[in-house]
Amino acid sequence: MSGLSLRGVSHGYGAGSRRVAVLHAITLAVEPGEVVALLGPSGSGKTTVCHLAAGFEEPDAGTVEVDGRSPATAADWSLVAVVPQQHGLVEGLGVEENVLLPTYRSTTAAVPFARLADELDLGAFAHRRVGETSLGEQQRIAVARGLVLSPRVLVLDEPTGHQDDDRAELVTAALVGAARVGSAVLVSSHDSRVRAIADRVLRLDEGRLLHD
Ligand SMILES: Nc1ncnc2c1ncn2[C@@H]1O[C@H](COP(=O)(O)OP(=O)(O)OP(=O)(O)O)[C@@H](O)[C@H]1O
Repeated sequence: MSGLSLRGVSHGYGAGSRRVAVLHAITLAVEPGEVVALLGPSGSGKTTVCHLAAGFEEPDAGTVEVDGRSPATAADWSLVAVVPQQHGLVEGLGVEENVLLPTYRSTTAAVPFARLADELDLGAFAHRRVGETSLGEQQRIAVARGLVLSPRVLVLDEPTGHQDDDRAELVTAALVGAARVGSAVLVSSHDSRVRAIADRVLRLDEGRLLHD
């Protein structure tokens, strides 16, 4: 199927007999064109879901697919792009270089940097190195990098955590815009501003999806 699909996914951390299960048989799908918010208390497993969807880790059980392929083997940010909670930027490189990193190994057409800078209010610091920007600015740089290849699946982990209301609105508008051009968007968040723009809300509690 198109978009993101997790079927019967269980996962844990730790080796051997010390392994602790943190996700229990999660099944969810995010279709192209929709924004799905993943809510849940701290420690409920949201980041773990994001990492599995991104292909950073393989599940202990079950399957994870992006457009019918394993994200772990695809390693292609036009297929699945990620905005990690810790941003994962290269501090010594410039803002534009960071945003364009996924394009260097891709033949997919890139969204022009100037457009992303405008949409996410990066202009005032676009000439600096990332190490010379604030946390909120870095978060928006990471969102721009996630959007640059118009990915089939976009996974974001708490992407408004460091934003004021006006900038959070820019970020949420960018997510809606990505969905409008066909991305399947999964966004982990505690933020009511994200919940407000989501087409659907999923709730995670102690590694299990709650059903309304
Ligand atoms: N690398 C790891 N090794 C061991 N345990 C981990 C590891 N990463 C996460 N955990 C544990 O797995 C559980 C789920 O963590 P996860 O980061 O997915 O939760 P979360 O819902 O994203 O939390 P938060 O909202 O605080 O970011 C937590 O109990 C956490 O302590």
